[in-house]
Amino acid sequence: MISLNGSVFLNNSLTGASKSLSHSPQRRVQYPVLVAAVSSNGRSGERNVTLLMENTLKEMRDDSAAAEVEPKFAVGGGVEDVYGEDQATEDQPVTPWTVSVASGYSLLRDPHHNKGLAFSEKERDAHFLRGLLPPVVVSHNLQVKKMMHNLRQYQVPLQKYMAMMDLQEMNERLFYKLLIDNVEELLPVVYTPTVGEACQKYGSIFRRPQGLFISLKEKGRILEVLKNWPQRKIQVIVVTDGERILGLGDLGCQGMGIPVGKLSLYTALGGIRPSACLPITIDVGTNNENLLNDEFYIGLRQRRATGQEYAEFMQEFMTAVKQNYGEKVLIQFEDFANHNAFDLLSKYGTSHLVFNDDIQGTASVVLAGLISALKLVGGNLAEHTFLFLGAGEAGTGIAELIALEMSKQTGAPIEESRKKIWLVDSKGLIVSSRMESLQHFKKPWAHEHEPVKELVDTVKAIKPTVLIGSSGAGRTFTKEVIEAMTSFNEKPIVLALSNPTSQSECTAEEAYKWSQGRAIFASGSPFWPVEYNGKVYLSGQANNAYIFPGLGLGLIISGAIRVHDDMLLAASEALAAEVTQENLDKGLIYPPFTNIRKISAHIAVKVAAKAYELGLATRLPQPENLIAYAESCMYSPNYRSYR
Ligand SMILES: NC(=O)C1=CN([C@@H]2O[C@H](COP(=O)(O)OP(=O)(O)OC[C@H]3O[C@@H](n4cnc5c(N)ncnc54)[C@H](OP(=O)(O)O)[C@@H]3O)[C@@H](O)[C@H]2O)C=CC1
Ligand SMILES: CC(=O)C(=O)O
Ligand SMILES: [Mg+2]
Repeated sequence: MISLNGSVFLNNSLTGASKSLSHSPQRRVQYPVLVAAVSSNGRSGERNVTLLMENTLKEMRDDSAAAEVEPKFAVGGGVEDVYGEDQATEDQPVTPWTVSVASGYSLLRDPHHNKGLAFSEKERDAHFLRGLLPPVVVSHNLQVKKMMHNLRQYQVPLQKYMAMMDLQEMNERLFYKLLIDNVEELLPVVYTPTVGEACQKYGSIFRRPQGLFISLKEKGRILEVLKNWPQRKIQVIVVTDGERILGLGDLGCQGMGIPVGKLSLYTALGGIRPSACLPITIDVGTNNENLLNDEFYIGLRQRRATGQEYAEFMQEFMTAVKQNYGEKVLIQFEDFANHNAFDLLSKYGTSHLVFNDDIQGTASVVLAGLISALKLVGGNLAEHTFLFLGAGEAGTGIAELIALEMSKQTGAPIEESRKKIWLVDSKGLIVSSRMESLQHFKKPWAHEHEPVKELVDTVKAIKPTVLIGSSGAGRTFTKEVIEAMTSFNEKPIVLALSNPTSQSECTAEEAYKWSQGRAIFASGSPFWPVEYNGKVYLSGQANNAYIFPGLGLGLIISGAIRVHDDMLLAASEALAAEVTQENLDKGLIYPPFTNIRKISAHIAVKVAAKAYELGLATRLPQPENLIAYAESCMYSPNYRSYR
């Protein structure tokens, strides 16, 4: 290869005008000039070019052999026809060379390197940008200010979302600087609640594909599909099959908004390099009739594959991921329906570095919130009684981690700790008389009690100190429910975890109003501060976004090969430790997101330390100063200077 003006030209025996291959001394077959340029950092283009070169060489050999029989073509490059396309006949295959040079026009359209108006005068000269930009040179900060100004003009959240996605596709570092510098304001745009609406309307708003779509059409070829992704060094994959998107149900292929959103938080909140993140949607069909009948739907138009067909497809996917990216790529399962989620986690938890965000990440964030909340209400976990509305991934995941922590604190067997925790599903309180018909993940929670159907009656019967909504069913914490909680608790702890906002079990305003300002409240999607009786109440966001970026960073920096429950507990403790007295005084059981990068680094340190302690870390020796190491590994969105 030779480098010229920032371009790299493949220069081997194939380059040079009308290079000929002479496999046979008798016959000579002329081939077009093959010159391919790739961007100077050798990113996506290089592998593709190499592959194309290999394929072309193979074709040449095949053609050459064919030419022994009958020379079909005699192609030579025309004037400046470096690819030999001018003279190619219709039945003659040509290679669709892509030329991408990290300079000039292409540089402006490469989101990883583009700086827009922030290119310096020197860079404009060195990279052939003169005339392609207006003359002004602006700072990164001014670009952020302008983008925020523009975003604030949009009244409709979905418009903000689309503007953010466009920016991500146009100038990645500006996107991340914007998100990091304005995290409280922009999190609800790129994440819940707006991402929910974006997924619902994904078919209509779809402009450019993000991430990898792996559908049943690719069965048997998943490894090949993974190789089409331009980046080789992937550290985190967030994968969904779109069957349980937030509390919005089956959105099929349109669930892609979720892995894309989660991974943008991995970068912005956890400092994982964007090029190391890969969003994937597995499309095995959808059972959503509206989507199946929607002419703009972008996924497979068939009902979901299930059973063996589904399992085999996932097996091929998991095997291909490990084969392509190695043992240490983190796979986060996201928004799978519970009939697959638990099985996938237990099946791959022992062979891959996997975790389920809805089961485990949510558990960790809620436990952290409870550790903080108990500082306000007093008592330890074992002295409290917990009631969940919703006994699926989030509900049973959280319940199990609480029980685990309770047992660690008291030394009691986990079966004993579980007895302090009650769950309600769509059929009512989970009790032992229902055991036979319960899904396996509910069985540990089937305690002795008479059946109770209504939530309000359950609250009155169980008298919980903590009420947690994880049902995906909005408006289920009614006035009567909150009033019942308030009748026997001085400070009822109420967590409405369901997303997006439309599915929240109650609003912050309702929680404070119906409890006469006594509730300690947090929710999965954010609520504005509430004024009640002349006092302003701030509620925290009980969302796994506090955990997965730091957890992922900790796993990566330690080179962990498996996720262990003790890492989730460590993450909870680390997050709870970030809640200040000042936060608690305001009723906040989570720290503000403004400090999230520092918080993620601290979570990462505790997770990494646990990985070393458990013998699951492979990055040896252990760095002496883990916090300094974690921080040094974190991606910064600052522009780089181009030589
Ligand atoms: N804040 C956060 O960080 C997170 C929030 N979530 C949210 O939690 C919600 C649930 O997610 P997940 O646990 O994965 O979903 P699942 O489908 O696994 O579980 C839902 C559970 O809620 C029960 N349920 C549904 N409707 C009602 C109702 N009207 N009354 C009583 N119970 C009901 C279901 O009952 P049955 O089993 O009988 O069908 C099931 O047990 C979603 O809205 C999701 O967005 C999830 C993860 C993280
Ligand atoms: C936050 C999240 O993961 C969910 O609602 O599914
Ligand atoms: Mg989720």
